[in-house]
Amino acid sequence: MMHQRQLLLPSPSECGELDKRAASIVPVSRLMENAGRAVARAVRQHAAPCRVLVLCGPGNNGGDGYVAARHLMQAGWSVTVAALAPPRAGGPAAEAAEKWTGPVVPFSASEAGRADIVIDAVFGAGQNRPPSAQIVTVLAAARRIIAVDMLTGVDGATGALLCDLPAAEMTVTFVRLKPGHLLYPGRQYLGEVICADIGMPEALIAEISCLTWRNEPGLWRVPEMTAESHKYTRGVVSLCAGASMPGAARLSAAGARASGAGLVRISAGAQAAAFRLGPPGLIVDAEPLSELLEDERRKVWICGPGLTTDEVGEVLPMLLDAARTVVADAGALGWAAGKPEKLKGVAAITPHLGEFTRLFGKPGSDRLGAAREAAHLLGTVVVLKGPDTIVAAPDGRAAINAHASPALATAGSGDTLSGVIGTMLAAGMTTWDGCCAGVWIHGEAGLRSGAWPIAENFDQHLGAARDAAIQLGK
Ligand SMILES: NC(=O)C1=CN([C@@H]2O[C@H](COP(=O)(O)OP(=O)(O)OC[C@H]3O[C@@H](n4cnc5c(N)ncnc54)[C@H](OP(=O)(O)O)[C@@H]3O)[C@@H](O)[C@H]2O)[C@@H](O)CC1
Ligand SMILES: [K+]
Repeated sequence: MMHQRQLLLPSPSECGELDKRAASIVPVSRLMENAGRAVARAVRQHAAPCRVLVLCGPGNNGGDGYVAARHLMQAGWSVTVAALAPPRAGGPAAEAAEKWTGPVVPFSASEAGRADIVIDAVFGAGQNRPPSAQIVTVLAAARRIIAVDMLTGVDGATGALLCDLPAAEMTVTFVRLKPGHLLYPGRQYLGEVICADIGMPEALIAEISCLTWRNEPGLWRVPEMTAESHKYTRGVVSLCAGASMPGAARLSAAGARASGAGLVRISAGAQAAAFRLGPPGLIVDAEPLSELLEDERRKVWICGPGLTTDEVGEVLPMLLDAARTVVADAGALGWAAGKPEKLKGVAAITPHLGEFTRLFGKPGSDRLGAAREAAHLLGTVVVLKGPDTIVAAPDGRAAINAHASPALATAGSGDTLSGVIGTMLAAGMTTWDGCCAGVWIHGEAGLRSGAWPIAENFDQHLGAARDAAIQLGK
C-alpha cells in the first residue's frame, strides 16, 4: 500500500521549505550530487551513448545539470555544457560547476541543434516568470530533450505553460512528483516522468505543510464486503429523475449499482412507469419526494443527471432542507450557474471545466487553486473533472487524479461517476475520501474498458475496479 506521505505532491515553494529544513541534516551539495547522478543514470537507461549538451541555469537546477554532465562524461559519453549565466557564487551549484572540467560552449540555438540530446537544467523549482525569448529559441532548436526536475517553461505548481515549448522525452524529478507533473497542459510536455530518491530524509517530508496528494489507494480506504454486510450497510443511493433525459439518471443509477451500492432507488414521479421498463434490480418510486424523504435510511442523493434546471429547482432545495448528503452534477450545476452559493449545503459537486466556468468564472491557468477556492467558498467538495481530475476539499486538501484514460471522455461517463461517488458516500466514506475513491475507481474502470468504450461499458468493470481499490489500499 502507498502511504499517504508517499503520495504527497509538494509545490515548488513547499520543496523550497523542504530544502531549507534538509540543509541542517544533509548538505544540499550531497542532495545535488545524488540528483545529478540520478539524471545521468536515467539518461543512460533511456538512450544509447550520443552527443549531449547540458543547458545550465544559475540556480540549483543548473547545479544538478553540471553534476549530470560530469557523470555522463565519466561514463564515456560526449558531453558539453552551456551556461545561461554563471552559477550563484558560493552556493552548491557553483561548487558543482567548478568540478566540471569538460568543454563549455555558448548557450545558443546552433549548439542545441548540434547535440543529439539536450539536457534542460535551465530552471526547475525556482522558475518564477516566463523564460526569455533566447531560452525558448535554444530549447526549440533541440532534437531531443530530457528535463531535470521540471521542463523549463512549465510551472511546477500548476502545470501551466509559461511560454511556447517543445516537448521533452523524459523528465527526471526528485523526492516526490510536483502538481505540475500531473496537471495539464504541462503534463503532456514532460514525456515519461521519473522520480528519483536522492536521500531526502522521509521524516522531513512528513513535516512540510503540503495538502496536495496524488489520488491513489492509500490516500483513502474503500469499505470491503464482510460476512455481516447487508444492503443497508453497503449503502442506499437515491436519485432524482426527470422527464426529458431519462438516460443520464439511468447511467448514474447503474454506476451506483455496479460499484457496490446495496440498494439504488430512483425517484421518478410521473415517469415511474417508463423507468420500470429498465433493469429489474433498480427500484423505482412514484411517490412524491416529500414522502420519500421520510425514510431516514435514504441519506445519500444524487441530483442533476437527467434533470432540467427547473426540475432541479423543485427537488434540490427539498433535499437540502431534509439535510441529505447530496452529490450535485449536470442539471444541478446549470441551475446554479453564476450563483454558486445556491449549492451551499451540497456535499459534493462534480463539474467539468465548462460547468465550473459557468458556476465560478474561468479558472485561469491555476485550476488547482481555483478548485480549492471554490471548495472553500461553498464548503463543498469540488470534483473538477478532466484528464487530470482535481478533488478539492473546503479545508484546503486537494488530490490530483492521474489514474484515468482518455476512453472516459464519452457522453454519460460523468453520470456514471456521480453514481460511483454516491455509492462511496453511502458506504460511509467521508465526502472527500468518497469523491477521491470514486474518481479513482471510475478511472480504473475506464482503463479496463478497452478501446472506444461507451459509458455503459464502464459498469461492467466497476466491481473489479472497486476490488482493485480495496486490494491496493491494504
Ligand atoms: N527538491 C530537492 O530536494 C532538491 C532540488 N534540487 C534542484 O534545485 C532546483 C531548485 O533550485 P533553485 O531554487 O535554485 O531554482 P532554479 O529552478 O534553479 O532557478 C532559480 C534561479 O533561476 C532564476 N530564474 C527563475 N526563473 C527565471 C526566468 N524565467 N528567467 C531568468 N531567471 C530566472 C532565479 O532568479 P531570480 O528569481 O533570483 O532573479 C534564480 O537565480 C530544483 O528544481 C532541483 O533541480 C537539487 O539540487 C537538490 C535537492
Ligand atoms: K529544467
